[in-house]
Amino acid sequence: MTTYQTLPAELRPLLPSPEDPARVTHEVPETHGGAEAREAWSRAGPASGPGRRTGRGLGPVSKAGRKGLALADDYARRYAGLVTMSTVAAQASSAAGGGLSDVASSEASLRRFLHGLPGVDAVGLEARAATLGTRSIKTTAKAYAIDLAISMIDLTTLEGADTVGKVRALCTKGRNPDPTDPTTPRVAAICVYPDMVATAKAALNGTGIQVASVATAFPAGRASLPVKLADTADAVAAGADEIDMVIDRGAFLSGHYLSVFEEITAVKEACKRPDGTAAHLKVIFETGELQTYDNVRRASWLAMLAGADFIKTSTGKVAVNATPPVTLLMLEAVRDFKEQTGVQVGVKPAGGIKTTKDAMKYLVMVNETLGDDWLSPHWFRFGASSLLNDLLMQRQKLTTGRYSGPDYVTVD
Ligand SMILES: O=C[C@H](O)COP(=O)(O)O
Repeated sequence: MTTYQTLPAELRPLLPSPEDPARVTHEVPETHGGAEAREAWSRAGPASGPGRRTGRGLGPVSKAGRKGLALADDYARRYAGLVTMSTVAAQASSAAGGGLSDVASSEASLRRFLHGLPGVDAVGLEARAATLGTRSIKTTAKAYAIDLAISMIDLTTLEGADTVGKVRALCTKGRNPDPTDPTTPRVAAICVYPDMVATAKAALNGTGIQVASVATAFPAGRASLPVKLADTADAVAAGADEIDMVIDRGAFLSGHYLSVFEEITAVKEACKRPDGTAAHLKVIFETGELQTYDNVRRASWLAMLAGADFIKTSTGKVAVNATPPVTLLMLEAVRDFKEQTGVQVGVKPAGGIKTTKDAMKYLVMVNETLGDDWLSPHWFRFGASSLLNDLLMQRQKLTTGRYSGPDYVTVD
């Protein structure tokens, strides 16, 4: 396994430093389900590749799920041949003229690398995502998964009508999601526009909850680079712990990959603080605008090579936001990138994730594709404005045996 010490010098900036205090956020408290629930999750064992689905682990597999598993096993075997990057990425980088550290040395070599990645088998990808979505999670595993999901939320408000009062109320909710039950975990982060960062930072002081801010002319990203960098620096100066940038989809779709690469590295630079630490960088692809799965795979590798700490699907502002197949593809990309470089990158599906059922599907995908290494708010987040409410209602149902009335959760 590649370590920081053995990683080529050019790639070291990509590796999250173990001492980085921003990496150390809060863990999921073992209050809801406790060790037994954690054990139920870990029985699934580490993911060992796209073909591994034994029906053990997260809970009983439904009848429909068992039928789907047989079909998906077949797809998965075919798909595994396409997505195992250990050799393929090496071939793509060698075709591009060198190791991974050289692929961005010119527009031509970056293009050769990205177009050398294997094409995505859309049928296989969608079948596998659908099959994983049939898993049924019960009892203690469900209680644990609900708390895990709450702890992974970037609780978001990104409206033109946002006010200081609304952001403060959201922060109060994020730090104490269920005032009737102090065992409820906190969310991972509050996500706001740059002008609300100072408000959120003050409201979250001492909680360990991160302040994430969208920047780079979110959501369209249609501004000059100096404006995007100023937007980023402004949010960082106001105290943002995390920056969610958008890529220039126009440049990407025109094949100007080096320009997108250089914009990401410039924004990463703008995330640095005077004391030498840096805000963590999430790179949003707006996958609903990228047109093909192949483009999502290329954008994933491009962003990771440029230094993304997280790759994120969507802004939540276009017609198609996070979907299970796209997220699965990105999970596979971070898995393969780690295999190639030793560098672990996080994943954040965002937009349109509203129900506990949805969240469970995503967690099953993470568990099956990446295993325990990514099952924490350090490495997986949900970008969502209303998911928390449904998780809280399901949590109370598990605790008390009945659903609470509509007054139980706040309307955000
Ligand atoms: O990044 C987060 C999204 O903007 C939230 O989208 P949502 O309101 O559909 O949950």
